[in-house]
Amino acid sequence: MPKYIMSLDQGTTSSRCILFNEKGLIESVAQKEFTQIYPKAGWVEHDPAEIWFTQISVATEAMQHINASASDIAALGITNQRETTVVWDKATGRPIYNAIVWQCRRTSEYCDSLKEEGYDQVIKDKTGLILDAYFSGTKVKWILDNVEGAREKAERGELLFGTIDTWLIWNLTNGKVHVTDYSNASRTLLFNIHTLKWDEDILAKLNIPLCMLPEVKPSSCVYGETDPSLLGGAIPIGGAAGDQQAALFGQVCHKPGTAKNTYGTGCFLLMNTGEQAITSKNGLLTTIAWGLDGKVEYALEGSIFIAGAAIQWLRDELRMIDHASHTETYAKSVPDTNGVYVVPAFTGLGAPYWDQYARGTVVGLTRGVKKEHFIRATLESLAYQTYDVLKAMQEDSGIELKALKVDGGACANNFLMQFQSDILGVQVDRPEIIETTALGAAYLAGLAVGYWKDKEDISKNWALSKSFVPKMTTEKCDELLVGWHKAVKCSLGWAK
Ligand SMILES: Nc1ncnc2c1ncn2[C@@H]1O[C@H](COP(=O)(O)OP(=O)(O)O)[C@@H](O)[C@H]1O
Ligand SMILES: O=P(O)(O)OC[C@H](O)CO
Repeated sequence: MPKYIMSLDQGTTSSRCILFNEKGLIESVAQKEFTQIYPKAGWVEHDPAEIWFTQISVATEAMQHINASASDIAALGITNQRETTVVWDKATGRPIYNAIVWQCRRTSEYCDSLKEEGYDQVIKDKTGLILDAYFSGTKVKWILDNVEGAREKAERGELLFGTIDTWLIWNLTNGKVHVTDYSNASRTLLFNIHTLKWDEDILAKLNIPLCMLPEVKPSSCVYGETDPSLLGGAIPIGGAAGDQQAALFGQVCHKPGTAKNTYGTGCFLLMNTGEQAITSKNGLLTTIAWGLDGKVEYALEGSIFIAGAAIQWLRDELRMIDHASHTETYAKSVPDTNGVYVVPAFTGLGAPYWDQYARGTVVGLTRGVKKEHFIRATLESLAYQTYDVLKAMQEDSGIELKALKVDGGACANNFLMQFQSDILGVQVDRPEIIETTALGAAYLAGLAVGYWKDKEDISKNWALSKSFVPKMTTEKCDELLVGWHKAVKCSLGWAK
C-alpha cells in the first residue's frame, strides 16, 4: 500500500516538493530557488529548462530524504505559479523563448489598446478577468509576434503553449500528455469560464491558433503517468491546480463563503462562491476554483502582485535585513512607522486598483525615520493591501467574514498577522500546516486515486496553530487607513 502523496509546488521564486501522509502531514521536503531574469525594467522571465530541472531534482531529493521509492507514492499532484507562459516546439520539446512570468508588464500597452476599443468588457464577460498584462493571453501573442517564424510554426501545429502545470506534465510524461486543468485555464484570458471551452472569438482577436492550446481537464483526475526513468518507476499524475486555488482547497475552504489569504511572493485572497460565478463590481476577478466531482466551482479573487517580494527587496536590494524572518523583531522594536508608508507597486497595482502604471512609492519620510520604521512600513503594506481586497470582496459577495484563514511563507510573521487582524477587525487563523498550496494539490491528486475518500475525509486534517484577534481601536485603524489611501494615490499612474 503506497504511503505518500507527492506534491510538486512550482512557485515564482522556488521549486518545491513535499511528500504528505494521509493525515496531511509533511513527511519530507526539498526546495530550490531558481534564477529571476529581468531583461528590461518591468519585464520578468524564467528559464523553463531551469524550472523543469529544479522541479525534478527536488522531487528526487524529497524521496531520498526518507528513502521512498516510486511504489511508495500513490499519486503526484502539481500546483504552480499561474499565468506564466511557456511556448515550446512539439517535436523537440524545446521552448522557443523564456517563460514570460505573470509579473511581466511587457504587454501593458497592447492591453491599453484593446481597452480603448472596449474589449475589456468582452474579456470580463467571457473570462471573469480584468484585461491586464498579468494574464497569459497577451504573453502568448507577444511570443508569436516577436520570435521569428513562431506564428507560422504555431499555425502549422508545430508549437505548444502551456502554463507551468502543462509544461511540467509534458516533461513528466516525456512529451506524451498536453493538458491543463480548469483552474489554470481560467487564468489564461483565453478560456470562457461559462461555456468551459477555449474562446474562439478571443483567440481570433489575439491571433492565437487553437491547435497550440492544451486539453482542459478536471483538477482531480489521472492525466497520465510519470515516465519510469524519472523517479524510478511510473507514478500516476492525479491532480493539478493553480497555486492559489490549490491553497483554497488545502485550507478546506470547500463551502461557499469560506476564504483564505496566501502571503507568498504576492498575496492572493480567494473566497469560494460555489457553483455561482459572481461578477465583481469592485475590481476582483471571477475565477474557476477547481473542477471536481463532475462540475466546476468558482471563486472571487483579489490579486496583490507584491507582498513577500517586498520583504525580499528589503533583503536583496536594500540590504536592510539578512533574513525575511528578522523583519518581525525590527518591526516590534518601534511603536509605529513614524508616519512612513511604503506602497510596493513594483509591477503596477493589482486588485482593486488595476493600475498597470503605478510604481513603488515611499511617503512620509522625515529626519527621524530609521530602518526599523521602514521595515515596519513595508510589512504593514501587506496588511493594508489585503484590507483593500477584503473590503471589495465583502461588498461583492455580501458576506462579512468572521475569520480569515492564512497561509504562505510570510504568514509565519506574528507581527504581520496581529497587524492584519487589527486593520481588518477580523480574526486571523493560522493552521498548523502553512504549506496549504502543496497540500491542496496533494489532496486533489489523492482524491483521484482513492487515497482519500472525499472532501469530508480531508477536512478533518485541518488544525489550528494560532488565532490573532483584533486589538486596535477603530479610531486608530481609521487614521492609519486614511494615510495608506493617501499614499496609494501618490503611486498611481507614475510610469505612464
Ligand atoms: N517571517 C517572514 N516574514 C515576512 N516575510 C516572510 C517571512 N518568511 C518568508 N517571507 C516571505 O514569504 C515569501 C516566501 O513565501 P512562499 O509561500 O514560499 O512564496 P512563493 O510560493 O511565492 O515563492 C518570500 O517572499 C519571503 O520574503
Ligand atoms: O508563486 P506564488 O505563490 O507567488 O503565486 C503566484 C500566483 O499564482 C500568480 O498568479
